[in-house]
Amino acid sequence: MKAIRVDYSPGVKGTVHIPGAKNSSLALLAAACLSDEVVTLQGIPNIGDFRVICKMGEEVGLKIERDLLGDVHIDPTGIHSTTFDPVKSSSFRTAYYFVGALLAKYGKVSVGYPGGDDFVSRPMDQHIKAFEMMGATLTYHKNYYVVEAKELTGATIYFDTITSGATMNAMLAATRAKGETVLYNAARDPEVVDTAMLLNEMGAKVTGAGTSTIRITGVSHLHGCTHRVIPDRLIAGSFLIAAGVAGGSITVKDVIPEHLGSLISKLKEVGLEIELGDQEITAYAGSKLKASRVRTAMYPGFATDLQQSMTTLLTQAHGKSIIAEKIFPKRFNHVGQLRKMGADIRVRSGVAFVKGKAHLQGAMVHTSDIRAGISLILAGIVAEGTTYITGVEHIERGYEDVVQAFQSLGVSVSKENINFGRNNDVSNDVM
Ligand SMILES: CC(=O)N[C@H]1[C@@H](OP(=O)(O)OP(=O)(O)OC[C@H]2O[C@@H](n3ccc(=O)[nH]c3=O)[C@H](O)[C@@H]2O)O[C@H](CO)[C@@H](O)[C@@H]1O
Ligand SMILES: C=C(OP(=O)(O)O)C(=O)O
Repeated sequence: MKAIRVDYSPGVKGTVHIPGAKNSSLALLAAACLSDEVVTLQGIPNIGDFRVICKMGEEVGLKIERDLLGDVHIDPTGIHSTTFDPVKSSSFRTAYYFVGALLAKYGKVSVGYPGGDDFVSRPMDQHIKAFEMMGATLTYHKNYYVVEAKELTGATIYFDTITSGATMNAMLAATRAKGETVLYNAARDPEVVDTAMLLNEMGAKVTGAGTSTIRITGVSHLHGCTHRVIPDRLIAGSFLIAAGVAGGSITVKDVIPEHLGSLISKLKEVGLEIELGDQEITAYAGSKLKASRVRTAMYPGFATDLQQSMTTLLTQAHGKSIIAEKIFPKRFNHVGQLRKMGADIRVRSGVAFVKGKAHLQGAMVHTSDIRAGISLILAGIVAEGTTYITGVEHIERGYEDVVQAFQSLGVSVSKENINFGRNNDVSNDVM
């Protein structure tokens, strides 16, 4: 079984170059299919989700090729089918963006139900509402659903809740729909803005992205372009938090500091020193971490995707911290594992109560999602002894080479094949 091994190695120092954002890339790859010509995307990370999209695309005539410079060329002109393999399309979250992107052009898309990280409840009712308001009908089968529309027409859509996924999906569907679409209560995430920018570079007419009202006037033709994906604010954020957990300093380079405003302010409250550059941020650990209150919210609030690493940080703060998870109230997969390592955390009704400072001890732990996995690596750095984290494939959905990145900061970390003995003792081979 694949595992990440982390040995006690506090005191990190170094620089990490931040790759393109996973959550933007997944939308941009689908958005490129709206074009009638080849689109080039720069900075797309070589993560698990990208590799699945390439395989899924290949089966329907969508050509996705990475050149020697790392640029990804998407050629949608050969698409001969819009029936995606349900197994592949269910192995990650955002296959539904291919519905938004292909519906107006092809009139029918069949795809597996959304997979991705499991937080118990991740509804897609707002996606469905948007498609239906634009004139689509949906039919549900055991392992896949089909969305059909003879003609997609613009609509005025009030989202019942702020959702980045449904905002982007509705934007994609509206781009080639007939007439004007207005999205109210839209998400303001940088990934929404990035997607709107690509669409406009392809010839779409989208205004207001980054605010809560987005207007899209449908067009009938879109052309090729070259676009660079924004940096991954969530990867950058977890490395800044790592400096606080492990002690020392970490610089994240090639970032957009404004995208990390709420985290930066929280890290300062907790006692870290933060230095801002033009496209870089350095976090220095303070002498003592202070307990804090965190409440996750949609952008520009504190990101739910940084809650897990923040939980690890707060196990190392002195006093009682409170973390309220407002976006996915059951997103606490990491807590049971941190408790195994000695953390004192109780969860009640979407709120984690963290008592610090905990003396963490290495353990055999498991991650079932990307961000929980990172929070466990951080815990492993300051835990006495050795920590093994299984469920590596979940981390690899969102990180290109997490082991190398932490090694470059001086962390003792490696990827190993581990085998359990009869008495649960572990033997291992470095991979
Ligand atoms: C691939 C991707 O970009 N994933 C991110 C995206 O997920 P995802 O796009 O799935 O998350 P959303 O922004 O849609 O979810 C925000 C909130 O809206 C709710 N909701 C969402 C859709 C819907 O149809 N109905 C509904 O009620 C959700 O339950 C949640 O409470 O944003 C999340 C919130 O920032 C992040 O944690 C994920 O990393
Ligand atoms: C939840 C996440 O991913 P996904 O939405 O792709 O499951 C994430 O990136 O933290």
